[in-house]
Amino acid sequence: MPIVYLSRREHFSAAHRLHSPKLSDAENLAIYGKCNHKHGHGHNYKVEVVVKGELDPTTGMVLNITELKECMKVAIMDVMDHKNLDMDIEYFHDKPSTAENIAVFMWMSLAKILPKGELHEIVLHETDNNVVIYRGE
Ligand SMILES: Nc1nc2c(c(=O)[nH]1)N=C([C@H](O)[C@H](O)COP(=O)(O)OP(=O)(O)OP(=O)(O)O)CN2
Ligand SMILES: [Zn+2]
Repeated sequence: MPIVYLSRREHFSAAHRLHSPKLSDAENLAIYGKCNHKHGHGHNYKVEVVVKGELDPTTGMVLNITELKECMKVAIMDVMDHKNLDMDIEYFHDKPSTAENIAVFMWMSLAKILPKGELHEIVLHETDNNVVIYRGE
């Protein structure tokens, strides 16, 4: 059967502050600069999830996009949209909410609930200019 890549995009808004508990306040400021400001800041994130799988000859689908949408709702939207990533998500209590760490968190959350196909790639746009790609490696 042909192997096809299926992708869906979602947008969400969230607040965060870049801060590592492993570093001193001075080191945090030196590394993260304005992104370490105590009041934090927000982003309108865009996330693209790519699933790889065999094309089912009967359904003509790798995975029903409706199911992918529901998985992204449960693993990403319900957890992150209009949230403070550092305070509201336990995963970020001990690590900085960089786009890299957010993409890894999304991967772990999605991989647990995807019904079909295999997670291939997560592309997270933190801003129009700042983009992270994670392939589970
Ligand atoms: N490796 C990383 N570096 C930085 C991250 C990150 O997640 N990973 N994040 C930030 C800040 O949170 C934020 O994204 C920086 O925003 P800013 O510099 O304002 O980004 P813009 O694209 O809006 O800025 P332009 O100057 O207009 O490109 C910092 N570093
Ligand atoms: Zn930021």
